[in-house]
Amino acid sequence: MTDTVIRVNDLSLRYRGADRRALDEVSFDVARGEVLGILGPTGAGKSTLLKCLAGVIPHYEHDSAHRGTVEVLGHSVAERGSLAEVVADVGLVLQDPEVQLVNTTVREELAWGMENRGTPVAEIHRRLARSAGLFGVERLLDRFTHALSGGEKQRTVVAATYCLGPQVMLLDEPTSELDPAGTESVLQAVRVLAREGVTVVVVEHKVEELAQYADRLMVLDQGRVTALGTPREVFTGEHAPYRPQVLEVALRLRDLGRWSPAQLPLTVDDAVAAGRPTAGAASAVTGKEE
Ligand SMILES: Nc1ncnc2c1ncn2[C@@H]1O[C@H](COP(=O)(O)OP(=O)(O)OP(=O)(O)O)[C@@H](O)[C@H]1O
Repeated sequence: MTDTVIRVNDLSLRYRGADRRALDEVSFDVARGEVLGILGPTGAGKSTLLKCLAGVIPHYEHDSAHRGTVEVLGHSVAERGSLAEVVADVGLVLQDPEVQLVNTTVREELAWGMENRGTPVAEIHRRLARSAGLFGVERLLDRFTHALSGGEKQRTVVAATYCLGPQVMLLDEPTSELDPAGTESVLQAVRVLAREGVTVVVVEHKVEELAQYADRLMVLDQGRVTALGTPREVFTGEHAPYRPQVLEVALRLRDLGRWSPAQLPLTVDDAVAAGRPTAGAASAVTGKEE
């Protein structure tokens, strides 16, 4: 049995009336239990790609012409009978949590999908407690969803999606409203899911944080894949399209002889430590000429 859970082959898509393709000959695979991070500037096609993986396109949004194939768990997404068939295995968390919150309290929100599927009550309690703990919403369970902060709403939607036991989780900027600690805890939870065999595709703008938690990164630009590989490959390749700020600092330190690429993965602490011992580090960090 293949361990490839997502297989996208030569996928191109143009929205009706658009002057260019939102996705342009996109091909990649994702293995079971892998975390694939998707990066790219605004309008690059990241959300469109998640909608294709989740079956929203073409089952719900019909306003586009596309070619190529998207297979999830061995099934062509487009050829599935309905969106419901796709979402039995795939959980999609949209960019805007407001769209997905439909219940009065957080507890109801987490239980709702499971109740609709006829999950036994004991199992509902078990999954609800696990998911609430994993995504840090236990203390919010009896709060009204309309009164939550943006970050609390995001955690609630991710937790509710996980309650449904998806084999694939698609997360569209799940930490956009979260502070650094909240971002880290959600991405840590994503790693826990991956260890359990859940396949995760996560769109993020927080490049450095994502690099620490994703197995591979894919960079989209104007609908095309411009890089695909481990974070190290994507950040340090000869034509690396993405250079996190901290890496830029490190490369300046390398030029000054104070850091070696063997030290990757690199954290802010590494970069600071690499620059600490000798004079000139401060100017390297600030980018000012010595
Ligand atoms: N329903 C739609 N109809 C027409 N054009 C669309 C539609 N949805 C997206 N687009 C266009 O397709 C392109 C890709 O959009 P998409 O939302 O996938 O980008 P993105 O990388 O997710 O951007 P962001 O980071 O801003 O969320 C953009 O040019 C966008 O304007």
